Amino acid sequence: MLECTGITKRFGGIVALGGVDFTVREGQIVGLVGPNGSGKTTLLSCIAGSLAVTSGSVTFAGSDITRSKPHTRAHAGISRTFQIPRPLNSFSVAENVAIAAMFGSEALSKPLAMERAATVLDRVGISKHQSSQVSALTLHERKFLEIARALALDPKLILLDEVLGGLNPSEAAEGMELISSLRSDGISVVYIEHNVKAVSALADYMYVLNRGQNLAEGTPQEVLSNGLVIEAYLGGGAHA
Ligand SMILES: Nc1ncnc2c1ncn2[C@@H]1O[C@H](COP(=O)(O)OP(=O)(O)OP(=O)(O)O)[C@@H](O)[C@H]1O
Repeated sequence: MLECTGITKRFGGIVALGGVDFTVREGQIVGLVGPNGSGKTTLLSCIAGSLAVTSGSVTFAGSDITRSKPHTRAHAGISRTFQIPRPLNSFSVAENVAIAAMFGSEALSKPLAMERAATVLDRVGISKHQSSQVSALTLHERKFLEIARALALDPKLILLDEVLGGLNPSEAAEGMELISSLRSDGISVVYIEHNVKAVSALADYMYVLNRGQNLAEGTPQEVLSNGLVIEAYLGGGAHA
């Protein structure tokens, strides 16, 4: 479904990504982990199109999208969340989701977009807040609103950037169940998360980045038992 080959991204003298390869197959949850600053969000942005790659290629559903604008990629079926949710505070929760639906591939009219919003908010479990202002939401609800906005685009591939960060264990468990249900609905998922345990519990396949390079990939079991990963990501004391 998605194939990134030799992705390099430089910011001036900083090489955030130095030739990264990354593949997602249809219906997979792919975990993307790595230490702070290893390039995870940069890779997500190169896939979503909000950052242009310095070199390398991105292919989605058989088409080369390396130079496509973010909205073209969204229309093709790629949607994303942001690590720090930035909802539109002057609109209600439902309107925030409806606006995403109006700008998605189907370009829904406002009444249809509001219907889509109601369905999606129900799906993520925050429908009781549809008429609320965003400022009334807790962190947990804001994170789920972020997922709802991405789902409103009816994506084939959803890119989740630390959507469970800062949640308590029961909220995170609810989030994991939601992410797992996306796969059951045939949506492919790229899931960035600091909590390796959470990723490995959900992912079909995992990639580990370190300093902008591929460090390891494989099933969660393979990755978690990889000595390089233990050393670089979990720290040398992880054996103990
Ligand atoms: N817009 C930018 N301008 C300059 N440097 C940047 C920019 N965005 C990212 N970087 C640098 O690129 C590298 C990779 O950053 P990135 O945010 O992709 O890492 P990350 O793995 O997502 O980190 P974290 O887990 O902390 O979110 C870092 O050295 C970061 O400082």
